[in-house]
Amino acid sequence: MNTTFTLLEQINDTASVRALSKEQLSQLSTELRDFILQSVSQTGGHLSSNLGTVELTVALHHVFNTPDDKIIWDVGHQSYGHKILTGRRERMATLRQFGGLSGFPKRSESVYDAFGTAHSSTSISAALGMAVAARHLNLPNRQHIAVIGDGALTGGMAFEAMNNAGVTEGINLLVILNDNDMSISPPVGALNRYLAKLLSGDFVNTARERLKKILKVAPPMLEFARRFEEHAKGMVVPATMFEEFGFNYIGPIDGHDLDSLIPTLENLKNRGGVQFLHVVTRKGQGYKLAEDDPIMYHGPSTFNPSEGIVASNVPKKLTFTQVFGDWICDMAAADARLVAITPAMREGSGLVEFEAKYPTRYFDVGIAEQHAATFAAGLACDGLKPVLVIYSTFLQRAYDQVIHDIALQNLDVTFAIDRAGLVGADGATHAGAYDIAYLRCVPNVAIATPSDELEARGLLTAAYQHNGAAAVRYPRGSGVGAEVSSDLTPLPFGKAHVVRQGQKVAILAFGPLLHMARPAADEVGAALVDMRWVKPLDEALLIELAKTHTHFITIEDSSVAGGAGSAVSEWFAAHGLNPHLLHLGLPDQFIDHGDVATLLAQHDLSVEAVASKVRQFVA
Ligand SMILES: Cc1ncc(C[n+]2csc(CCOP(=O)(O)OP(=O)(O)O)c2C)c(N)n1
Ligand SMILES: CC(=O)[C@@H](O)[C@H](O)COP(=O)(O)O
Ligand SMILES: [Mg+2]
Repeated sequence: MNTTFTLLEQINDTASVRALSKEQLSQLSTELRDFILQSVSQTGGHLSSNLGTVELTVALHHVFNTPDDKIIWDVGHQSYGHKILTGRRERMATLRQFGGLSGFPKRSESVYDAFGTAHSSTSISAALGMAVAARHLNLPNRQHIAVIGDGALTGGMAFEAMNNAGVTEGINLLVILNDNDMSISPPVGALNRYLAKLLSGDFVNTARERLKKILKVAPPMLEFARRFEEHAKGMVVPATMFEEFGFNYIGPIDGHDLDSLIPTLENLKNRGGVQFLHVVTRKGQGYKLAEDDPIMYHGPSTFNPSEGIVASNVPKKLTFTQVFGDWICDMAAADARLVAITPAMREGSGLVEFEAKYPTRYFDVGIAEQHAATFAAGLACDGLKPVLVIYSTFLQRAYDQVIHDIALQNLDVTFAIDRAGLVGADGATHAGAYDIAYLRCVPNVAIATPSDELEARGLLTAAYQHNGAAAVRYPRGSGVGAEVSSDLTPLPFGKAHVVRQGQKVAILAFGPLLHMARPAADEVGAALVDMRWVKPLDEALLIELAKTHTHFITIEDSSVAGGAGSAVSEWFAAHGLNPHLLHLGLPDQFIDHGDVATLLAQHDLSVEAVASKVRQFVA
């Protein structure tokens, strides 16, 4: 691996990229790729997608007049090269760390980041909005480029945007499909099959055969035929689907070949209108290990590039995700009605083993959270027991489906909500801060918040056995390391667990922050309750506690506004009770990336800070 970056170090803005010769652009690409590998190996981050978009990034900044022209990176996990070329090279060592660069485009970070992203499939909508704004503001030369992956293109929003864009006139919109035939895991669905067909060459041949047949009966189409043949020779495939949507489809072209990319982009830049460029890349390009295993290198933590990722021999605590993964396999063995759904997050959600064991009961529906929820509803209508396995942040996408399709019809769907609470390096876009608030106001939805791994298993069983919608939310990574048994005994539905009796003061903990509150409870002699359920609350226990306790403190790893503490507060008010209340949890602000413990401490969620808050409260 190269460790000198002679040319890259001279690039401080994109005007310098635009000034480079063909040879220099090629050198720049090599240096950029090496820099990304070196840098990500030291910080962790999204590696394979960034290695795959090096040439595309260089070509875009060479051809387009950024930052005036707008590049919108879908998901944005492939934007490291863009960050490096736009004045942030020296800060790459801080990537995804507390106070450092974000792992995604962020408008407040750079004028080159035209739109903040991290959740998938938003780029075409945002770019279309900007393109229409440019028309409105009479900026006819401004270009708007959405770069979207084949995975992100499976998201419904991308199609909603194309549907709108295809009939919008007088705009400059270029959609670039970065097709690497991968999502995080292998891509799924009919769209993937269609793209593969476009690339296989069969499409050109089939289209040519079809055309010959048409020509036999329709001679006036000769002119079209001539054009088609020309296009076919130049690898310009008449891609019915994108053209039917009103785009001018160009491609597929090799996304690692600057000699193809640059003239094509220059040509498209001068054309205006609504253009669709299909670019083929390889995820992990240029780093053999990532090319061979793009899943492993999708988002690695730090590693040595010459060795690659090595499995650690040090026994680690089970993560909540692993506990879930084991539970779902065991529950599936016990109940043939169980089916599992993931919106494109097999690995992160702990479903690899489930898929291997129960392939016909496993559904990866693509990056399609809304569909995933309604699909679950449909399965439940016929007596199957779907478990929708989903990150808290991505369930936000399916809110109406949860309400209208699942809860309103009182359907039996279990939500296994992973990445609840702060997630760390991915930051504000991925924080699972709101699920309690947005779910607890929906009738018919039960919500459980395990405080440790063993409890997660018991609550998953309870939620699954509950005949209705029930969610279990658990955080990224591991908890206290509670030993997990293999049985499938449910914890009692809607019942809390008193960890410690106390006097006058009661701490009601929802989720893993229970353990953070324990020293404070010991210190002031407070009762400590592992509430386990946000909904239903253990009302019998609250009634008992209210008889002898005057001060209540709630603690949760989710938004205080509308959260579990609010539920307790509402319950007291509804019962004419008025104890002293203190709510601890996430504040009413977005919390950026960083190490979770540091971020929590910053918001008074550390053992010391909680103890201090409790002391002040009861004084
Ligand atoms: C709404 C939403 N769901 C899921 C994800 C998680 N996610 C991030 S990247 C990714 C795969 C994207 O595939 P693609 O767009 O093809 O990009 P590639 O990783 O291949 O570069 C997924 C599922 C997300 N960011 N947003
Ligand atoms: C970009 C994206 O959405 C995913 O790649 C995400 O970063 C994965 O997060 P986990 O590492 O928590 O699975
Ligand atoms: Mg892809």
